[in-house]
Amino acid sequence: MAFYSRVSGSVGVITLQNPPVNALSAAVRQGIVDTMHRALSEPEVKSVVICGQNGKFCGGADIREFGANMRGPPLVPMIHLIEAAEKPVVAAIEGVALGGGLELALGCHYRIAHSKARLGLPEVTLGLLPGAGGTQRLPRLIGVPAALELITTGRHATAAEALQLGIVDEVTDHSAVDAAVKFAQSVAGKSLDARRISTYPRPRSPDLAEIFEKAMKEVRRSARGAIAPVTCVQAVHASVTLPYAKGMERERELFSTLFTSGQAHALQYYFFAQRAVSRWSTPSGARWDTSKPRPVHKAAVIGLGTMGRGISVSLAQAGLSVVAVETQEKQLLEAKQAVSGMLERSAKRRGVPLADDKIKYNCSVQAVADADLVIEAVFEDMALKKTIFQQLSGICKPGTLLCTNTSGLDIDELASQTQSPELVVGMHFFAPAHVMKLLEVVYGPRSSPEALATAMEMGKKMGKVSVAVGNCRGFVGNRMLKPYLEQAFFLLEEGATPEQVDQVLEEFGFAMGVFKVSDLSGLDVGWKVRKADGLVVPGSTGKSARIRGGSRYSPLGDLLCEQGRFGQKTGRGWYQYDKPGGRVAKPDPWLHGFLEEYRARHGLVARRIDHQEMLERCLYALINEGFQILQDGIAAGPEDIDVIYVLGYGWPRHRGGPMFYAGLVGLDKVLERLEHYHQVYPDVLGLKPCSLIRKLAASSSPPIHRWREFIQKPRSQL
Ligand SMILES: CCCCCCCC(=O)CC(=O)SCCNC(=O)CCNC(=O)[C@H](O)C(C)(C)COP(=O)(O)OP(=O)(O)OC[C@H]1O[C@@H](n2cnc3c(N)ncnc32)[C@H](O)[C@@H]1OP(=O)(O)O
Ligand SMILES: NC(=O)C1=CN([C@@H]2O[C@H](COP(=O)(O)OP(=O)(O)OC[C@H]3O[C@@H](n4cnc5c(N)ncnc54)[C@H](O)[C@@H]3O)[C@@H](O)[C@H]2O)C=CC1
Repeated sequence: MAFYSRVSGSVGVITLQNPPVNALSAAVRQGIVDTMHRALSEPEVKSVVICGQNGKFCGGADIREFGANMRGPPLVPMIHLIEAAEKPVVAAIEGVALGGGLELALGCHYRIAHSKARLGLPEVTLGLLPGAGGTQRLPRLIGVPAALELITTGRHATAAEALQLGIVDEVTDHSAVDAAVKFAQSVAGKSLDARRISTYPRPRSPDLAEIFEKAMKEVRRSARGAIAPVTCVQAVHASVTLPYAKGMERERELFSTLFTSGQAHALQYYFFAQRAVSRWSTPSGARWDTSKPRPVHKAAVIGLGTMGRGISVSLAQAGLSVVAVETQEKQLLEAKQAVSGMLERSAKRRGVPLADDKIKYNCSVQAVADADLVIEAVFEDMALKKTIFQQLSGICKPGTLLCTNTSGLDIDELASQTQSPELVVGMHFFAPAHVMKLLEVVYGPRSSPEALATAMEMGKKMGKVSVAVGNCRGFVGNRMLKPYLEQAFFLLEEGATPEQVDQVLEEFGFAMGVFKVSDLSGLDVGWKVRKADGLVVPGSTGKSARIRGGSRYSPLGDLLCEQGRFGQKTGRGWYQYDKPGGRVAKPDPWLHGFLEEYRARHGLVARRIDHQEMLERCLYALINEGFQILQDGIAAGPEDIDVIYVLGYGWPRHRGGPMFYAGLVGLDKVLERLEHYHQVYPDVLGLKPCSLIRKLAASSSPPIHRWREFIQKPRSQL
């Protein structure tokens, strides 16, 4: 809806009303058209202000309408109606002017923004382009380079930047609506000839060809296969080669191609998925809206290695007092320096005050006694973690939440070391912890809803996307990684090289292939876990070397570790690097020879494995585990898994996440391929299709939002 009022006798004020962000739904568009006609027809009205209810101008087109038949007046003619008006129209921008919201403002003759407002054309992040004139008006208003940058990244600009770029005419610290009304009165009756952006000449400059070439190169490099950024460049290009009306036709054409693409569907699904995960629920019925988080003012971190340092930074930046504990004096000093540096760089980058004084360092675990929440981040060693949880249980004040950053150990086993197991949850951060947006919050069978709610809330305070997951080996992310990695190893045994497997995965859109990631995070990490699980049998030969518990096993990773090849940190892993700590991966002839020798030793005959097989085996094994996780009730829905994979594991966002991707490929097709590979490799358990995918495929593959109906309620977890 849009609400019409008259202010000071001569200013017609149109207020968009569609909470929470005044998105341009059919009703809002209709409301704008109706109220514009009214304002134009009232002789007393000399100028018009358009604003949004509740301090938000407009969050853009209503994304929820995209899947349905579009009704109501279209956006483009609506904006033309505003621009063509003979009375000045002023946009009063408070909160946000995004996407169609900014395009609406660009159709107005003047724009006044509040100093805290954010403006942008984020359509590219939804797999689209600004399809209501944004690609034609913005370059005419602010020039090609700035327009290209905003449109291809989708980033939000501050009001100050928008003023500097010339997107807005005035910025105010007070009410933008009041300022706009005043402004509208001052421009009433003035000529609007120079205010209609669509009539501005095409942007011209001798270096335009070069600018577009550079922009195209840059988007192709960073898009990882996403089509929208490339199409955005093409649409902006039309603004310099075509007159406005023709440019609009081109924009429409390009928009239509994107609108129906799988990538746009994936990105829009992901937009809502990332918001849906905050409305968590558990199999026993605990829910986000009935569980109250506890207040947390003081937090503590135990163990200041790679993870503890980043976690301390995140907590301090969220405004908490932090006690950081490391028992080794030397480690403590090193950590202190490293954390100060991280805080300094981060404060500079984000333009926020330095939070250094928030952290107090200590050598003794006793220092955490009055913390409201403790996060343990010591080595991944169950015995050590158990001892620490026993200590914490004795030291901490009653009611303190005890959390662990374990990558996959049993939360319940840790909880059982304490007097209050209901206060124990996992807070699984991702490295680097102060940068990565994902937090898996792991509830054990005895964690209380309140403890879970508190950890979820803490994640949000730290700027993370928190996803609640159940307790099992590896939780969601690392559990799914196991069969994926396993397939990658098997492919090497059968004839592939790390470069080939990585290339296939990178072409799919992963930021890095599986072997490059393994080199980056350190091969020794998985090796230690496998050793603790009794899977590593040094010197084993013959058939038994490649079988564990009746299932196929590849010792390749273990063999590399035995040679001291831990990846980047040692300068050698699946690739070679120019020095320990080097970052540029180069193929390693030694590794190729080692693989040949390994195959010969085990009687494996190398074959040429095609692209499709490599991709299917890696991805479908991972997806199959995802279905098993849903079936086990470890993740509440496919959205949770998809958000974890996009934010934590570099899954390309424009493919929605592994579960969405499975739906896009077709569940029957994924099932058929899993069946095929399982037939070929009956000793690989990860390829045996799980019953949930069978059930869904047998029920005509329902859309992803209906999958939950097919999941049997597992036993109570909380
Ligand atoms: C043939 C058709 C031709 C059409 C041509 C049109 C071409 C276009 O130009 C197309 C567009 O405009 S596409 C839309 C562009 N706008 C955006 O991407 C902004 C999306 N929203 C945001 O960034 C944040 O919500 C925002 C920054 C606004 C607010 O952030 P917050 O953190 O305060 O709040 P959230 O939790 O993100 O959001 C609150 C609730 O609002 C829902 N929502 C947000 N933006 C929406 C939007 N544009 N449409 C529909 N729903 C939207 C959001 O989902 C959330 O609701 P729940 O999911 O229920 O929690
Ligand atoms: N490194 C990674 O990428 C990720 C690691 N994790 C998990 O986070 C935890 C920590 O891992 P990292 O930071 O990589 O290990 P790290 O080896 O870098 O650091 C562990 C730190 O704990 C300290 N420490 C050991 N015993 C202690 C005690 N009793 N009291 C106080 N400090 C003690 C050590 O001196 C060391 O500084 C592990 O459980 C790991 O599985 C989770 C996500 C990602």
